[in-house]
Amino acid sequence: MPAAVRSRDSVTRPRHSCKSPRMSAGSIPSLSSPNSRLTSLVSHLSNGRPKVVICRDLGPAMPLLMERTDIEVVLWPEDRGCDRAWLLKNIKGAAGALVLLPDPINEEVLQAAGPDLRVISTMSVGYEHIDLPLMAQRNIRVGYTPDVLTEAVADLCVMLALMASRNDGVAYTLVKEGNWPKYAWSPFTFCGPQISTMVSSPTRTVGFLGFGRIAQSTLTRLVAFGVTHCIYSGSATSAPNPARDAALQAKHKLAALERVDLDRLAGESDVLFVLTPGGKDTYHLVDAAFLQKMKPMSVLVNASRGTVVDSDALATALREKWIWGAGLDVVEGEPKINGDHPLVREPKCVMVPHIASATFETRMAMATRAIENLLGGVFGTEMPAELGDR
Ligand SMILES: O=CC(=O)O
Repeated sequence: MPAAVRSRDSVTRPRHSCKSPRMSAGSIPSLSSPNSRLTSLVSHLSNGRPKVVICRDLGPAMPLLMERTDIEVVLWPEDRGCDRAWLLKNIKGAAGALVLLPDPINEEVLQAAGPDLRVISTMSVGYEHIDLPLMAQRNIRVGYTPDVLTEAVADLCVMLALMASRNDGVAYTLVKEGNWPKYAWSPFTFCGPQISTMVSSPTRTVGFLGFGRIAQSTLTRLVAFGVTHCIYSGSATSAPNPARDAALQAKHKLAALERVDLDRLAGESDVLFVLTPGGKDTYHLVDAAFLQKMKPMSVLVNASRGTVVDSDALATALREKWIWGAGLDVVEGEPKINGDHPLVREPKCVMVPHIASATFETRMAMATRAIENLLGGVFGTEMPAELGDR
C-alpha cells in the first residue's frame, strides 16, 4: 500500500482527537441500517468500501473519517496544499473527494477519477474552483460549507474596518519593527475616522456590496457602534426584499435601510464592506470610477474575493487620498502576493492573508460539514449543504 493511502486497516489509532467538547463531531450520516440502494451503490467498489480522497489534513476533525470502517481514506500526507499530480493519481476509482479552494475540480479531475465519482465536497463557502455545469452534467453532487463561517467572517470584517480606520497599517508595523514612536501621544498624530457615533457626530452610514448572511451579521455588530443608516447593493439578478429590509430596519432601530445603486453606495458609505461572490459578474466592480465617488474619510473592507476590487485603482485611491483606508482579507492574485505589491506597500492598507473564517470553532464546523457532505454524497444520503439541483 503506498504511504499516502491510509485505509482504516493501516491505522491503529487516530492521529487526532476531538479534545474540546465544543468541537464535537456533529451528526455524521449513519450507515447502521444500509438499504438496498446503498448496497448496490457500494458493492462494485474495492472490498465493498468506497474510496474517498482527502486533499488536506483536517486536524481535529480527522477521526470523523479515520474511525469509520466503511470507507477507504486516502489522505494527502503533507502539511501543505495538495499536489495536482497526487490528486490525479489518487482520485482514480474514488467515490468522493474532499477539496479546498486551491484545488480546481474540472474535466481533468473527472477523467482521472473515472465513473465511480459521486461527490465533490469543498471545505469552503466559495465554489468557483468547481466546474458546476460539468458536475451537473455528470450527475456528481457538490457540497460546500455555508452558514457555519458567517459569524467568524463578520467578526473579521469589523476588525479590518477598525484597523483600517485607526491607522494600524502604520502604527502596528512601527511597534512590531521596534520603532515605538517617541511622540505618538501628540494631539492628532495617528488619528483616523471614528466608526462609532458620538454626540458631535451622530450619524454613520455603513454600506454593503452584497447583502447576504455575512453582511447582515456584520451589520448586527455595527449596530452596537451606533450605526444609523445602512445601504446596500445586491446583484442585478437578486430580487429586492422589502419585507426583510423593513424587519431588519425595525430590529436594529436604524434611521434607514435601503437598497441603492452603485453610485449611491460609493458616495454615501462611511464604511463599505465588499461581501459579494467573485466571478465574472463582479469582476472589478470596485474600480477607479467607483473609488473616486467615495468619501475622503471612508474605509473600504474586502472579505469576499480579491477579484471584486481593482488593486491598482485601490492603491491609487489610498495614495491620492480618495478614501481614508482599506482593510483586506483577500486580494486579486493571492496567494502570490509579495512585498512589492502596491497594496502591501501602501501604509493605509491593512492586509491579512485570507483568514476570515480561521477560528478553531468555525474551521472545525466547516471540516465537519465538509465530511458530512462527503459521506452523504458517497452513500447516497442527505448532504447538509448541497449545491444546485441534481
Ligand atoms: O473564502 C473562503 C471560503 O470560500 O470559504
